[in-house]
Amino acid sequence: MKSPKAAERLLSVEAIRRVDAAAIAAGTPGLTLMQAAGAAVAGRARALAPEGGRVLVLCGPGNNGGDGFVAARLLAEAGYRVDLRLLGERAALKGDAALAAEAWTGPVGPAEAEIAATDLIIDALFGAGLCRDLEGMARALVQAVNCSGVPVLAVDVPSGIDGDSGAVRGLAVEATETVTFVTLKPGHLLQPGRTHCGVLHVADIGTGEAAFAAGVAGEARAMVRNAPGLWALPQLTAGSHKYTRGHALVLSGPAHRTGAARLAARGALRIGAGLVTVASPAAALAENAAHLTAIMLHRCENADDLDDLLADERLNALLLGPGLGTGPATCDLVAVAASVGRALVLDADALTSFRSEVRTLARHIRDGEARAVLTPHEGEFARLFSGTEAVAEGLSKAERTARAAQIAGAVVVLKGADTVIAAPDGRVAINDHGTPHLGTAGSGDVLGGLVAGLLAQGLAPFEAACAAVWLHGDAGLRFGPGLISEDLPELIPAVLRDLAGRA
Ligand SMILES: NC(=O)C1=CN([C@@H]2O[C@H](COP(=O)(O)OP(=O)(O)OC[C@H]3O[C@@H](n4cnc5c(N)ncnc54)[C@H](O)[C@@H]3O)[C@@H](O)[C@H]2O)[C@@H](O)CC1
Ligand SMILES: [K+]
Repeated sequence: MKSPKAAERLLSVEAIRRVDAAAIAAGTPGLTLMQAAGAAVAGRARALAPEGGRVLVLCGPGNNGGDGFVAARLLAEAGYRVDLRLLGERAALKGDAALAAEAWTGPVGPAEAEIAATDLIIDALFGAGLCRDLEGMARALVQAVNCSGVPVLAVDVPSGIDGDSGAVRGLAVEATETVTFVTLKPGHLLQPGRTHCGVLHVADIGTGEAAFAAGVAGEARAMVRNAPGLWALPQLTAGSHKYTRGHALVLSGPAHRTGAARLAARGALRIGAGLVTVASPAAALAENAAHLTAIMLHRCENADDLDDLLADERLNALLLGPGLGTGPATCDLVAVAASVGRALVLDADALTSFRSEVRTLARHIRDGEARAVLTPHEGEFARLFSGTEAVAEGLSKAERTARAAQIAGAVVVLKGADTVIAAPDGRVAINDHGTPHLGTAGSGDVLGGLVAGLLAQGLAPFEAACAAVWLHGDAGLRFGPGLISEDLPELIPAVLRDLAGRA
């Protein structure tokens, strides 16, 4: 894995505080950081509001409000008509925020005043210091902002969004754009935070590399934003041939439950596996054969048949789950698949069959030294990890996935609008490269096939999972409305071509 650039590394609210504190300790005054933060906000405001236009700046009682005072001053100096309102008493402002307020020479209006016609609202109410749900005046103000129909530029995070979890604390600003500082926080990418942020911008406020390192030190998880820089796709050489590109095996369900396996198999083939085999009970072979050409077929009735099939060591990546049905027979298939030390993707029924029995599944994975990737959606996740600390109340999605990966001893891909990929060693990637159009029957089956296809080509489980999620998201983004899962494998060549062009 390439080491992620600073902009791709996500830091918790606490870690960003350490960055700021380290920069200040190293000699950069807090007010200088605040000036840089306010200048970045003013810069974006000038891009959003017409020159000389009207800007309403809503300042809160802490340093987020301080950034707002700086932005207000810079915009006024640049000829904008600025209306500044403060939530709380001016006399109660402290530290850098008080200094920033002193430098503002214009009037300070009360927060409760009605929002009049304006070109842009700057939301500088609450940032990293949000510590409880919005109530009373703060809540009413956010409600008024959201009902105003005016574009909103949020400072650091939209007020009301928890920077670590992306959760809404009571009510939150729905921003058009958000300018944050140093690097993104998990709450910028996790839902519903991601949607509330609008377009994201990260501004360097001069904290420097040493302070960044101080922030990184002490983080329990190495969190990153999922992006092509995190993984490298398999490269062909002149000597590559189908046997060097891996052989993925997808287990199919019985007759009339075979479509999911075929979608997965097409995904595995399109992403570049040299060979793909679909194995199914005899009664389903004709159904599969009617729809598949380049993909090979094999009979597999039960765990013994699978064991025989896996004597062929060229089958190096296995996908089990879609359409298989839940119950002991599926558990037996998973036990055999996990016992042969291959790469393994478990999805859908393969996960639900281990409902509340994730420790048993983890033992299979550990004893068989399987390099496993589990791809649950929220429902499958809740069933599989029921009774464990991965489903404890109040955890962020990133934390739940990280804990699940440790429990399972496998990479866990917790799917959704903000898919989180976590490895047992503490690495976590959050994906925001996707579209709601991917929420369609069979979409997850294709994703499982993409993971299996990349594993077959030798990618490590975490990288294969991150790459598959991003490529799947990219395919969905380029198709948009009307997408059905059959389209996804067909879009992969264009996704790969464009990605190669970007490198
Ligand atoms: N030196 C630094 O640490 C820097 C901080 N910066 C800014 O400072 C912000 C963090 O500042 P603070 O730690 O002062 O925190 P905030 O300004 O986010 O908010 C803290 C204040 O809001 C109140 N508050 C919290 N939740 C509330 C709720 N639900 N209802 C009503 N009041 C509530 C708190 O009691 C406190 O007075 C960052 O988000 C960023 O915008 C930037 O200026 C860059 C430098
Ligand atoms: K804010």
